[in-house]
Amino acid sequence: MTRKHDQCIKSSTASSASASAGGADIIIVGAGVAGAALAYTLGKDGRGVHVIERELREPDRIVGEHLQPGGYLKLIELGLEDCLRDIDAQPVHGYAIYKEGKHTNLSYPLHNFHSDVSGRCFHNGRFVHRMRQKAATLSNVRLEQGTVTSLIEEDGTIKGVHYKTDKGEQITAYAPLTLVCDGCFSNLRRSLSSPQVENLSFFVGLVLENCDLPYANYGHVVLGDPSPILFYQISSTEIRCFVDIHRQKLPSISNGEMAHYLKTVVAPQIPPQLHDSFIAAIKKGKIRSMPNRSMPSRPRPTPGTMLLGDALNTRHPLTGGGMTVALSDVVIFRDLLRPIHDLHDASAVCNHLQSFYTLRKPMASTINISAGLVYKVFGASSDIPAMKEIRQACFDYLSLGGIFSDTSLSIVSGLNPRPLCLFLNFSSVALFAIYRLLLPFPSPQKLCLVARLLFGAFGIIFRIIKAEGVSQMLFPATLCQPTTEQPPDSVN
Ligand SMILES: Cc1cc2nc3c(=O)[nH]c(=O)nc-3n(C[C@H](O)[C@H](O)[C@H](O)COP(=O)(O)OP(=O)(O)OC[C@H]3O[C@@H](n4cnc5c(N)ncnc54)[C@H](O)[C@@H]3O)c2cc1C
Repeated sequence: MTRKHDQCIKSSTASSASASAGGADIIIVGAGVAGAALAYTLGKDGRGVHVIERELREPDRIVGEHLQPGGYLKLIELGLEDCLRDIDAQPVHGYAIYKEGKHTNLSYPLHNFHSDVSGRCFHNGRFVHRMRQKAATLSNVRLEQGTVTSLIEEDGTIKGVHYKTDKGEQITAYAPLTLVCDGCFSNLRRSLSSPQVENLSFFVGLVLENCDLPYANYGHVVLGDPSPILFYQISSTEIRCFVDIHRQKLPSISNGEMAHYLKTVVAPQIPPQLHDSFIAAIKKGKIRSMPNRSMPSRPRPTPGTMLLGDALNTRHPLTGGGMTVALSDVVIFRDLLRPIHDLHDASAVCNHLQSFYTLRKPMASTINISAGLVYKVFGASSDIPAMKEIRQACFDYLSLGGIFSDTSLSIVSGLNPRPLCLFLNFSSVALFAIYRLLLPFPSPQKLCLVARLLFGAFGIIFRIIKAEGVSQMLFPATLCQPTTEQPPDSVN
C-alpha cells in the first residue's frame, strides 16, 4: 500500500518572547493521542490553540497500537476517524484467547452499531501524525516543536509555560488556559497532582512478519506461564507481539538473555502458526521494551491549567484501554468547555471544570478497573489465594460465549462504561467459579477453597475500586450536575 506522509509537520517560527503573541486561548503541552485530538477539537470550536510538542516528526513507538471500539466511537464524535484511513490500519473484531492448549474465540458485541464500528490496530506513530496534520490544517491552531521545561505560576494560577525550541531558544508563552498532555513520563504533573505511580511490569515488543494470525482480525492473547503474550495485526504485513514480563525479572536485551528467554520460555507457548516468524523476529534483534505502569488520577485543582491523558491517569496496557480513556476525556473536556467563551477568569473556569474529574469516571474507572483486574488475574505471578481456580474460572466463563462473553468484552472495549456492570460481571464470574468448585457435592476441603477464592477475588476488586475512588466512581450523579451550573461567562 502507498502511504505518502510528510515525515515532519512544519513548525511555525517562534518569536522569542512569544507571550503567545498571536493571543492563544489555550496552550497544549504534548501532541500525542490526547494533545493532538484536543488541538483539533478545540481548534474546531474556534479557540486559538498553541501546541508545543517535543518532537514533531512521525513518532516511532510501541505503545497505543490497538484502539478499542469504544475509542473508535469517541474518534467519530471528535470527527477524527479519517485519521485511521490510509495508514494501513486493520479492523479488529474481538479476541482469541489461548490457555494451556485450549482456545476460545470472542467477538465484540457490536450488533447494534454501524458495520464500520470495530477495534482498529495500527502503527501508533502514523495515527498520531495524522491527527497532528489534521489539527495543523486549522488556521487558529499553531503547532510548534519545543520542550516545555516548566509552568509559569503566579499567585497559585498557571499563566503559561517556559519552553525550549530545537534551536535552543528559551521561550515564554502565556495563555489563560494550559492543558498538560505530556504523557506517562510527564515531568510537569507533579505540581498539579499527587501522582502515585505503581510500576507493574514491562511489555517486550517484537514485530512478526510473513505470517498470519490463526484468526484473522482478532487480537490474540496467550494466557502463558508466567505471564500473558499478545499478538495483533498492526498493518497488512506486520503482527505486533508483546510479552509481559514482571518488573523485577526483565532479562537484559543487550547481553542476549532476553533472546534466550523468548526462545526457551515464550516460544513453546505460542500458537504454532506464529512460531517460525517469532523466532525470526528474535534473530532480527529489534526487541524493544516499555514499562507498564498504573496511576489513578489524583489531580490538585489549579486555576489556569488541567492535566489530561496519561499524565493524569494510566493503567496496565494489557486490555488496550489507554487511548479509549484519553479520547473519551477529550470529548468530555471539549463539551464542558464549550459554553465558556472567555477563559480569563481562571478561578471560575477552574471551578466549572472540576466536574470533569467526576464526569470522566464512568469510562475511565470501568477501563482502569478492568485493566487492573485482568492484569491481576492473568498477569502477575501472585500470592493471592486460589488464583489458579480464579484464572481457570475466568477462562471457562468466557468460553461459555453469548451473554457471558458479550458483557465482559463490552466492558473491556469501552462499549459499556458502567463500573457497576463491571462489578456485577465480576461477581457472576466468582459465582460461576464457586458453582464449579462445589460440584458434584460440597465437601469441607471444597468449602475451604471457596472461602479462599472469595477472599482472593473480592480482595483484588475492592483494592482496585478503592484506588479509583468509590463514591465518584459508583455514584457520579450525586457528586456533580454540570448541566445545571452556569458557566462562568454566561453569568450576567
Ligand atoms: C507498552 C504500552 C502499550 C500500550 N498499548 C496500548 C494499546 O494497545 N491501546 C491503547 O489504547 N493504549 C495503549 N497504551 C496506552 C497509550 O499509549 C496511552 O494511553 C496514550 O498514548 C496516552 O496519550 P497521551 O497523549 O496522554 O500520551 P502520549 O501519546 O504519550 O503523548 C505525550 C506527548 O507529549 C510529548 N511530550 C512529553 N513531554 C513533553 C514536554 N516536556 N514538552 C513538549 N512535549 C512533550 C511527547 O513527545 C508525546 O508526543 C499502551 C501503553 C504502553 C506503555
